[in-house]
Amino acid sequence: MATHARTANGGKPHFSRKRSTNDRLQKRKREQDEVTDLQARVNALDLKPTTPIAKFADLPLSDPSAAGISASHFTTLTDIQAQAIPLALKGKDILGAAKTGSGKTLAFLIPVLEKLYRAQWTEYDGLGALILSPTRELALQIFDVLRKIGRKHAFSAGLVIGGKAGFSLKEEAERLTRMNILVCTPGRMKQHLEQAAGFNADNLQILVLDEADRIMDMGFQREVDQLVEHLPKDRQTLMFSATQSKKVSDLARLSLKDPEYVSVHEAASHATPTNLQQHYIVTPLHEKLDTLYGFIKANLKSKIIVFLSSGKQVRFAYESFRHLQPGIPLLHLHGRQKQTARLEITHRFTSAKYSCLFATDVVARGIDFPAVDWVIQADCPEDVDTYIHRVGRTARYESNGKAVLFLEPSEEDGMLKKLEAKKIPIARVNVKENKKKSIQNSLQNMCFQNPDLKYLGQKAFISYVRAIQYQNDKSIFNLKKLDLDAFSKSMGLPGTPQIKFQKGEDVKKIKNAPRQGMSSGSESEMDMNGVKKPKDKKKDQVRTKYDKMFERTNQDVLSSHYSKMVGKSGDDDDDDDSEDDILAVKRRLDDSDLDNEASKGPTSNIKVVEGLGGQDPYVIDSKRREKALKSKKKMAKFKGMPTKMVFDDEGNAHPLYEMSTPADFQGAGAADEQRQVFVEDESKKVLEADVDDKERVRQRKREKKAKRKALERGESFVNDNNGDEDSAPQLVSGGDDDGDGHDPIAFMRSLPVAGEDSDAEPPKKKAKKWFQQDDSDADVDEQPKKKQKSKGKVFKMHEEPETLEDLEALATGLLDG
Ligand SMILES: Nc1ncnc2c1ncn2[C@@H]1O[C@H](COP(=O)(O)OP(=O)(O)OP(=O)(O)O)[C@@H](O)[C@H]1O
Repeated sequence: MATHARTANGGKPHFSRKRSTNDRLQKRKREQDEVTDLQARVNALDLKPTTPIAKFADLPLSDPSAAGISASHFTTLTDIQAQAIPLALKGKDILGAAKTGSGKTLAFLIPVLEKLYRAQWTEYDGLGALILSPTRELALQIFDVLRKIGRKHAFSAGLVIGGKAGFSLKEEAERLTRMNILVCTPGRMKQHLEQAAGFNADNLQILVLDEADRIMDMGFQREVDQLVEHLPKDRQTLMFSATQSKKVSDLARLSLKDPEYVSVHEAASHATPTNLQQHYIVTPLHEKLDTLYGFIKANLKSKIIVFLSSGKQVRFAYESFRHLQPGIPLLHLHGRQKQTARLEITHRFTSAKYSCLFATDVVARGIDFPAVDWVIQADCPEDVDTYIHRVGRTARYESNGKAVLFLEPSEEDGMLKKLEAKKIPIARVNVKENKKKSIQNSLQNMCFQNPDLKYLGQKAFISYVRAIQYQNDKSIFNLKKLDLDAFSKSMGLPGTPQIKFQKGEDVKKIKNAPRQGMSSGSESEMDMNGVKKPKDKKKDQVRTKYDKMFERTNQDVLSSHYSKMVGKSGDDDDDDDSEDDILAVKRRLDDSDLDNEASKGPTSNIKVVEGLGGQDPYVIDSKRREKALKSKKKMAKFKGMPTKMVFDDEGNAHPLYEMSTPADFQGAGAADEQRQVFVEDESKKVLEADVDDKERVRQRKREKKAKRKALERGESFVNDNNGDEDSAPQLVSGGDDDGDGHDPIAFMRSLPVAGEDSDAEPPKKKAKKWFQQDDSDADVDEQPKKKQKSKGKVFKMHEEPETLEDLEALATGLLDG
């Protein structure tokens, strides 16, 4: 697990100087006096001043904090800082709500540092402050701000965000015991408090929840509740968000004492920053990608974030647009990427001048990317809060920004009403006709040539449909109103993926399920990473051949997508959408069912046909395999080699040649005599069979001759004299099915049989060529004339092909002629 634990002083060692005891006592006294004085100034703070405090220098702050803030070039307080910091310094619990980009981070970090400073916190006091963030990226960002403004303090601080590489839980825990301030995601922190002996939070002074509404929602409920159990009740608690609620249940869960509600929204006329221009475009679902591509092409010299509803949508848009090379660096970010990749991408987008980042809501909250020009919501957000957080990635602090929301016609009315109710000023714009660009054909080509992309598209389609189906707000989202076939086509998919919805599921439960369990792979879950997955029962079981078969993948970049299409991968890179519980592509259902059902034994729905002839059993796990049962050819391999049997008088089957016992053999006489008898018997049988064969051949010849004559006379000929239907053709003149004078089946049967005419008239001399051009002397042949046309030339077939060479010659003649 990648874990980062650093100290707020930049990891510099503290050099202990030799001082006299007197010096030390004097220093301690001085510090004590400073703290007493600081506390007095804090106590004297007027919480309802006539003019709010404007500058950091006017706040009762410790020297190290003041120095760190000044060195970070912060001088003037923002509204939320001016209102929240004095209250927090006085030890109040706070519920803080302020617009995105309004400086909430400092509003809680400064009180954290001051609280510990005034408590004269040392490394021996253990964990004094815990700051929770819903995402790793946000935790990292908070940690960086803490390092900046806390640089003059001597506290140790750590970042606990889990990840895949790096320290084990144990190594991490050892380091954490020495930390005074921790910034972390809830899941990983809970794990430490539960599993790491020696690490405790009994002395915790202050708890902070950034994006508190998100941390307190169903997705993190369990982790937060369990974590809070490990924390002392007499602590200070600060909760901040741009979309804060006063939910009493949340306050009770966190044991907040008479919290102060600090909201700068209530005074504002809008819930979003005033320097943000907000627009929406109505674009049918099947034109969404075209509109998006057109938009990106028209804004190449910009920094853009495109929000999509799932990791698969992000991957598909990113991969397909990358192939189209719009002319701007493309990046993508979602919760299923490895920690290092996520941080690298975040860093690249932060430092980019022009770039387009496709992202899920993993970066919707709190992330402070500098100088973002546009926020595009290509998929409608699930609610207005998400809208507010997404658009908040631009127009931060005092900078300007623009946001565009794509609305499907069916979503327009519902969403606009909701936005209006929350005081969001948004205006409609239309895409210029000349800017419209269809990429459907290109996508179709790409999906055709690249199956990985096609599978990704199918998964993206499914995750989109699923997202719409399980949206809570039915006044906005209505699956029935969407033209899914057109949407699938617009993605370049060869057909519309079929989706099965399971009835009777508790939609709300399903929707939140992935977030609740750390294992289920939701976007949010990935954000608070590092929590151990519940033990996978299947891993403890013996893996069957079929398990292994479905685990096999190729090594392509996107092979994981394919494996997800056909079965469960079960690995960490599983889908954030976790749609398995709810719906599945039909193909997938079959295969993954096999995976599950195979282990269930006799009650399983999977049918197994025991192999014959020692072959492996044939498992009927899909319609295709069931159909194959009807094919003799496909089943032939399960039958093994045939053995000829003979039946005795009692009707018992015996092999054709049976080994007699030594006693029987000896009793039958001398070996030479026995062989002699055997040879004579067999020769007699051969002679008898020969007479029969000859008679049959003669009979056939007679019939053939009669047939030929009948044909010459133009009569129909029906063989009715020996009942051996296979031995002679049944030709009925005029009964042609293929339009060239011959019933195809009869024609095939009339091919000469080798040796058949051995004692009949010698065959006519074969023509040297199978075909000749129409203008040469026509061969007279009693066979019905067959005309073959090829490339404008007419050929006459003199005789029917007998051998492979003949057939080849026929083919060559046709092609070359
Ligand atoms: N007092 C200040 N003076 C100047 N810049 C500030 C001040 N406070 C914060 N900022 C800057 O404003 C930007 C936004 O701050 P911050 O990330 O804390 O916003 P936020 O309210 O937490 O936003 P969000 O709701 O999106 O999380 C940051 O770049 C930060 O450096």
